[in-house]
Amino acid sequence: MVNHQQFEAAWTAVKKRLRLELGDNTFQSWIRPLSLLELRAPGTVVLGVPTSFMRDYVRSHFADRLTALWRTEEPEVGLVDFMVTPRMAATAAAAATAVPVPPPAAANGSLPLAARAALPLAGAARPAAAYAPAPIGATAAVSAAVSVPAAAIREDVGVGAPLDPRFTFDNFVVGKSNELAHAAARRVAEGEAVKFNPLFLYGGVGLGKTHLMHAIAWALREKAPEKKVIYLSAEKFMYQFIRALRFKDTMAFKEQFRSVDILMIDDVQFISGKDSTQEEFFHTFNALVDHNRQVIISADRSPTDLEGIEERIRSRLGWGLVADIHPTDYELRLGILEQKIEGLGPIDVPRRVLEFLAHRITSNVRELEGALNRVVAFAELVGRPVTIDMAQEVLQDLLRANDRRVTIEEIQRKVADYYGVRLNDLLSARRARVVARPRQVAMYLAKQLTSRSLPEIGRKFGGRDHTTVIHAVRKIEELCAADSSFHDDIDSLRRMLEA
Ligand SMILES: Nc1ncnc2c1ncn2[C@@H]1O[C@H](COP(=O)(O)OP(=O)(O)OP(=O)(O)O)[C@@H](O)[C@H]1O
Repeated sequence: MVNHQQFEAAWTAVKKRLRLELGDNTFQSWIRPLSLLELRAPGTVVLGVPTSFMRDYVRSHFADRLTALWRTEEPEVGLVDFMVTPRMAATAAAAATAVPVPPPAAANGSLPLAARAALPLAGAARPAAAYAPAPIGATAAVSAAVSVPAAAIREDVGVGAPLDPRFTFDNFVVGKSNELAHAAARRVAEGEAVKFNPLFLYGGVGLGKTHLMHAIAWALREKAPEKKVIYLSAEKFMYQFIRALRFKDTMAFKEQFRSVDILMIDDVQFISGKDSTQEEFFHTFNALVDHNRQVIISADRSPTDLEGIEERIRSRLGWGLVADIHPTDYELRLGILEQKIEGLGPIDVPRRVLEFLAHRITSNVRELEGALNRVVAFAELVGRPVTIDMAQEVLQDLLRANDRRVTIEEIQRKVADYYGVRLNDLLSARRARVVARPRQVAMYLAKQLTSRSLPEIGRKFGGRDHTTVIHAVRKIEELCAADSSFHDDIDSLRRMLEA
């Protein structure tokens, strides 16, 4: 077990590495406000974050890297978790009030966190002073009427979430996989008549959905500053709705959303299963569309594949333009690396290293960008030139993870081989136990080893329903728990697939 001093020293080392990898702006905005809280058994480091928005952002963007770096320092660390700490929120809030924020058009680098937290999206033409956390519409009444700690109010101030100044159209590289989504986003950003409503952008993790939404917002601020634009995550929408319910202030909540010209909700899959939030979301959505206001939604899957969201909502979400962002191809990855390298200072990264990265880091753009940052940070830190060998050494974990991506088709083939059944039978409607059990195993492994959704997996198994996949997953879990030799079979299949 590490002692307190070691623990603090490890945290300092982790931060130092991250500062080099992420650059000063990103570090100041997202990592510096974190505080070390505790090492909880078994091996979980708990970090304090000032706001829940920040917790969500840091968790989705930096948690993997934080965990990996912690592990390098303290091998017993298996997980990094985050906890919102009100004391820090109060500090962040105080800072937010104090820091004047420059007009967004002038923002080239990242804004300090406190300033960003204070940046409401609506009304770009306001004077600078108005960028202090001024509540939109009736939110002021909410704040005055209820007695909650200042920090809690502050976090809610401004319905929208802050925008990342790096996420503009200028910084977005267009390729085959994202050209439709990009063209649609550009069209919406013209701010003229609403052509398709909603615009539904979907695609896998880290492929640029948030980037495009922020780019629309930045562009609109310049072209149509009179328009009221709100961007926020579905989680934040949910949080605000629940808060309004708790404080019996749903009228104000409705008002602030229904008076916008353009509403963007990111990662809408997160409202799945939350019935009352879904209902409110649906009403807000309908009210805006009926009044010809533009709604833009993003999700990690298509409207029809949104599990846990009511059918009427799913179908309504698909009424406008549904634009998917496909996984990147080699050319696009190379183009993105070339564009990102421009912002990384004077360090020389030979083209063949960029080509190597574009070939090998295929999972998503966020990882690709992270890989480039790591290589450059390492080169700067140890004063070595950037070479393919060095990139291989620095990115061992990432390269291994990218090599290990398993497809559903591979799983089906391997499972069919293992149990000696024909692939066609595995995908057929046959219910005989000799085929049905291997089919369930393959569905289970598909759920475990790929990022495919349940409906997608169902479709790959002869067009079955997602409930069949859920049933298969549960069945295999039960069998694994009850029968150790069955468990060993599944384990060896998993190892073969991951090898
Ligand atoms: N075409 C692109 N050109 C330049 N940068 C890109 C492109 N696509 C993605 N990125 C970058 O990749 C990173 C991840 O993108 P983003 O956060 O928009 O992904 P996302 O699809 O919203 O992911 P998530 O599902 O996790 O929310 C960002 O830094 C973004 O700038």
